Amino acid sequence: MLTQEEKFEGLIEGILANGYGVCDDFLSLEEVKSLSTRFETRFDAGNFKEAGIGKQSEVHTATAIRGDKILWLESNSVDLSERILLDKNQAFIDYLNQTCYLGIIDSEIHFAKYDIGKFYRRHRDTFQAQKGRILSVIYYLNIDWLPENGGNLLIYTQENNQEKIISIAPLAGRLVCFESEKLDHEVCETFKKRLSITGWLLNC
Ligand SMILES: O=C(O)CCC(=O)C(=O)O
Ligand SMILES: [Fe+2]
Repeated sequence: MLTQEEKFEGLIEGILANGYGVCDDFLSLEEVKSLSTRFETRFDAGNFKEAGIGKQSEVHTATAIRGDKILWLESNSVDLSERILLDKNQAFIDYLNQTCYLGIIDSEIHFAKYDIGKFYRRHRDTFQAQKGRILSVIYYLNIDWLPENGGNLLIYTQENNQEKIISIAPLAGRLVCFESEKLDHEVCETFKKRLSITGWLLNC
């Protein structure tokens, strides 16, 4: 079992070498279960809305591009399970700032639910004036996820001037982190309800 610091180091090594890092068991099964319960409670309360694309000021939904429903987290949430996530995310930010001098001053984080048949087409997270996003972080909450459930994250990288596609399953406890400005990515159509928490680490 890796220490938290070793997990951070592994993620950073991946980012420096390839632009992205993957860490399994970043969240424990207990943490995943607690967050999923909280997620479903808030979803059932009708708090989620269709995700949009574009600037904050002119967000419009675009189901041909993305089909997830989202709920932004409050950074000062006092809910115990939300705090687990927020505090771990903050510990990663502190480590990144101390070791890589990234100057991250804030983050924005939302729950995301993809129902069966939903996807998010190829995109970049800094499209259309999304200022200050340095790193994208995605925490997955899908227990017993199978290859036939689809819903993989595809990351498009370059190797020897050729496009290379990395396919990552949204497994419970896994954290994926990548440079928001540099990497195109997409969420493949999912054949089972897919839960995740997506965040952006901001330098302004
Ligand atoms: O859930 C994922 O795997 C990626 C989500 C994503 O790309 C986004 O919300 O911008
Ligand atoms: Fe994205």
